[in-house]
Amino acid sequence: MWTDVTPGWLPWHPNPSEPAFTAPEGAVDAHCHVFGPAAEFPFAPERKYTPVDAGKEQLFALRDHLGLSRNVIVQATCHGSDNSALVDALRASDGRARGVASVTSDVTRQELERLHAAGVRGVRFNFVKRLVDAAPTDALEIIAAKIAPLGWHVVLYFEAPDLRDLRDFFLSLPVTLVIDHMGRPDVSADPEGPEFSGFLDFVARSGAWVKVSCPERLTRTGPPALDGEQHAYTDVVPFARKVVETFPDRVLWGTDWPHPNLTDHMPDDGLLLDHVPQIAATPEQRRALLVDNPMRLYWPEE
Ligand SMILES: O=C(O)/C=C(\C=C(/O)C(=O)O)C(=O)O
Repeated sequence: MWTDVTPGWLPWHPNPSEPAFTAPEGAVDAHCHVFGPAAEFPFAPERKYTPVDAGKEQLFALRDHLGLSRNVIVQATCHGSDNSALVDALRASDGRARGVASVTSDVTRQELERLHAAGVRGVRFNFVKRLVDAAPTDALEIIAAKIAPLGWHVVLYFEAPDLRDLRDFFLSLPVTLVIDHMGRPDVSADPEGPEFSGFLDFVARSGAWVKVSCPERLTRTGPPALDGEQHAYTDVVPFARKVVETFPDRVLWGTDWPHPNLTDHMPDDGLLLDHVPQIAATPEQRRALLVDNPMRLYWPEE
């Protein structure tokens, strides 16, 4: 439904490059989405943006193109708490996808069990103000209490300046925490400075997992340019590398396909995968990041 798409919205890259980096066998794209198609899975009335369609077929084709094996599909705010498109993709994945849903505090045990049977293993709490109107913390506490018996975790999406006010609430949640995109640090700051050190301290205290994803959202130096053997996003590298080296067994990586709300450039997903060796310098770090960690969190039974 192109006529409804948010003005300025960039469609996902139609022809991602062949990655130069070969991911280890069994690698997982641990942060991606499906959008619609709107004709089958309408977007939520309360959404703050309208994306282009980006369905399961395209997601799975990208998975195969990048040489990955599995996906963790995260409910995006454009679908609100209607997880129908997510569940449809999980059911079509032949067990190769797990999900992170969005639910409201009145969600029933029966609905949670239906989502679990489809492959959902967590819920997302989004605090990014341009995406959602903040949910009251008591509602989120109710959701966390409801999902804990299922062994689910909570994926947190917040902006770095908000961590100070959210930290104690996060520490009070009775579930495992997973942080999207390193908590969106200001990469123009010093990676050894107080802001990012405070984030790392929170990760240590909470035992949270961290997605070292979305350099294209965080970079201040703009779109990648081939620079010899090194792709750009170099201003993000010190931050991501610090997280990988500090918490090697609790980091995850994902493409964030189809890359919602990017307006100045659309990343080439092949180059995003090529970014991984910049942030995970050893084969052991890359295997943990791409295979062992996501398998332990999302497919512990295997
Ligand atoms: O896809 C992401 O993880 C980032 C964004 C969007 C969402 O997470 C969403 O709409 O649920 C963003 O920063 O706009």
